[in-house]
Amino acid sequence: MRKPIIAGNWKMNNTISQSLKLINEIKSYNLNENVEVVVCVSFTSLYEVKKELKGTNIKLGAQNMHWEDSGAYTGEISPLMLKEIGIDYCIIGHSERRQYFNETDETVNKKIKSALRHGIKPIVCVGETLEDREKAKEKEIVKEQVLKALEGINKKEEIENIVIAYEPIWAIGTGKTASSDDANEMCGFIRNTISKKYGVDISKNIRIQYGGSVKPNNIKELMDKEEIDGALVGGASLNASDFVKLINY
Ligand SMILES: O=C[C@H](O)COP(=O)(O)O
Repeated sequence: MRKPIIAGNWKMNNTISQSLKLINEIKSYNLNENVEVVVCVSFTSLYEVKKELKGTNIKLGAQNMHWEDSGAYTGEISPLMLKEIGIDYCIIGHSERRQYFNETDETVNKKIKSALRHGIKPIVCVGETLEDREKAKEKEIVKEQVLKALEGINKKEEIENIVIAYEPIWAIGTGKTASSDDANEMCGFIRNTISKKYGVDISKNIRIQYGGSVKPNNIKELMDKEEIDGALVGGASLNASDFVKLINY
């Protein structure tokens, strides 16, 4: 039985004081205990938000990390730095990082391996562009991203700590959501790809989220789908009442 996971990706929003305000608002609600809740906040807010999460079941995530433990990588954040703060998750390979910061399948793979080595659970983002979909290439693209992301990762206990987020790029921040059937079909296709590589048992345990304009009015339809185990949420995670509606869908 896969526990649903709803993760808020705050992206480059919220100063420390704004982050504290938002997390305290979220904490003031009763949250569905059957859902794993994660907030992926900016690097500068991680430490303070972690303190606020003490005594709650809400997990903390970063939005990116470097793969090396330390070194001459000016401006980068290492897994050791994140681990010491006590993060549980790290988003890896978000399309905005692939698009604006030259993230490649190769660096995504290095980051996932590094995260797993440090006991950080990666939320690995994959998804096609509108052009890919118009050319009916979405499955080919997503399959390649998934297989390259997982290259060289073979331990069952490691693979099962990975969460995959299917985020069609054309649905991010646009108000356009993939239909729940299309999202379900792609999540099923990803599970099938994992099944072919690692076997049915592992594929049944790995959690696959959908992301892209998830809102209170479409969450239930998405979560009711068999292959969709949660959501990676941008915009709607910046408003406590909306985010809680997603958790309590
Ligand atoms: O990481 C989250 C996704 O990019 C979705 O963002 P959105 O919910 O604002 O479309």
